[in-house]
Amino acid sequence: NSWWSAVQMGPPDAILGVTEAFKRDTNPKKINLGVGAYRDDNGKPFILPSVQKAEEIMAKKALDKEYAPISGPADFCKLSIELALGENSEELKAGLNATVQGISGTGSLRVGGAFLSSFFPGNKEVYLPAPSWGNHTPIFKHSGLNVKSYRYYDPKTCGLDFQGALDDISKIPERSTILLHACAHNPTGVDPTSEQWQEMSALIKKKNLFPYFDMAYQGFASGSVDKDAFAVRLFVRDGHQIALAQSYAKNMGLYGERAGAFSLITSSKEEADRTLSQLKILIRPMYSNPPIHGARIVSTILSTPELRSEWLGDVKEMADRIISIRSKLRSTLENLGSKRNWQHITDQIGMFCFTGMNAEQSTRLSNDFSIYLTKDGRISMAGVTTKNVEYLAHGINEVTK
Ligand SMILES: Cc1[nH+]cc(COP(=O)(O)O)c(/C=N/[C@@H](CC(=O)O)C(=O)O)c1O
Repeated sequence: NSWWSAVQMGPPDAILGVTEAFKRDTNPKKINLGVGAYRDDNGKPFILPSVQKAEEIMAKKALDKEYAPISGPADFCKLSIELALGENSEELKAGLNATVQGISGTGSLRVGGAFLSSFFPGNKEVYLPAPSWGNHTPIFKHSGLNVKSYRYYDPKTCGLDFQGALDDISKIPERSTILLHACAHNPTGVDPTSEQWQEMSALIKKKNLFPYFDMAYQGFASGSVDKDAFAVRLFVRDGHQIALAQSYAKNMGLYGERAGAFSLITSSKEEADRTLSQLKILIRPMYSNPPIHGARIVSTILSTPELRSEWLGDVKEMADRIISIRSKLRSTLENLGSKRNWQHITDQIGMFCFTGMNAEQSTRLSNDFSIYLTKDGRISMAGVTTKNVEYLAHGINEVTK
């Protein structure tokens, strides 16, 4: 018999599997609110004009196809950590960062997980917010780390359970890793206020926890790359030696190009060099070196002043469309006479809205209305347009009556 006769059929991915179901549906009114990928008001994927221009510039150069360094192109790494920490960061001037290109956000998180598994001197457990992005748990478990959680979302208010978060964080064993979504929390869209971030920074310092930031939406949440980096910059300013995973999938629309970065902020240039050397030793047998095209687009945009400012406009345009369709969905539900409080639709920020609908209601939306979303009631606001918002509100109103 075959080598593989014992291999079981696995379940479809909770997020990417929604798109598969959507594609099979023949209803012309179908809506895909599953995967967190931006769509314009016509429901079409959006190639940012700044990205288009960068590729035109690149096409004119006789760029080779040589291997990138194991840690990725040096300019890409430098530009990425500068985008996160700001150009005038003291830590960057002192060379305290060890930065590598990762295979988008997922690959960056995974390289970081592998590094922690091998080198973290403390408790090899990562504490995730409850709930967190579905892929966080397998990323860290496959890295060889234990995964636990701290209270974060309050289903009663569809907002932050801040007291619960503080209580749980104060109980996390010292020298553990705490995973923080820098902005646009996935799946809830609920972010701490700047005051709450300051309280969390002080508590995490006091408890001697290691902050690991996942910043997959810088610029995409508020429309400002500086505003969205507030928590990351606050923690570094407060003296935390953070880990940081970045992604350009959403804020540059480079989903399939797989451009991201992983950084450690260390205590000295010499320590940055040592940790970078070990990151490269981990990467070499994993995938050897990262894909160059997306990284070149990022470097071209971030290092060409007029392209950089055009990009800042493009990312703000995406953020603004999401923000305005949030208020349109909320007002349409209210005008339909829905009895529910939908304030959280506009209070929440970023790609996703945690509607508060349960699995049964989410399933009914798919089965009865061909509206596809994950079973936890998360909807990707990018899938909502001025053309389908009425139909969506009708469906939500019907299943939540
Ligand atoms: C918080 C977070 N972190 C990292 C990623 C990784 O993205 P990458 O494409 O590897 O750079 C995603 C993607 N989230 C959306 C897509 C996905 O699930 O892969 C989503 O939640 O729909 C996140 O939402």
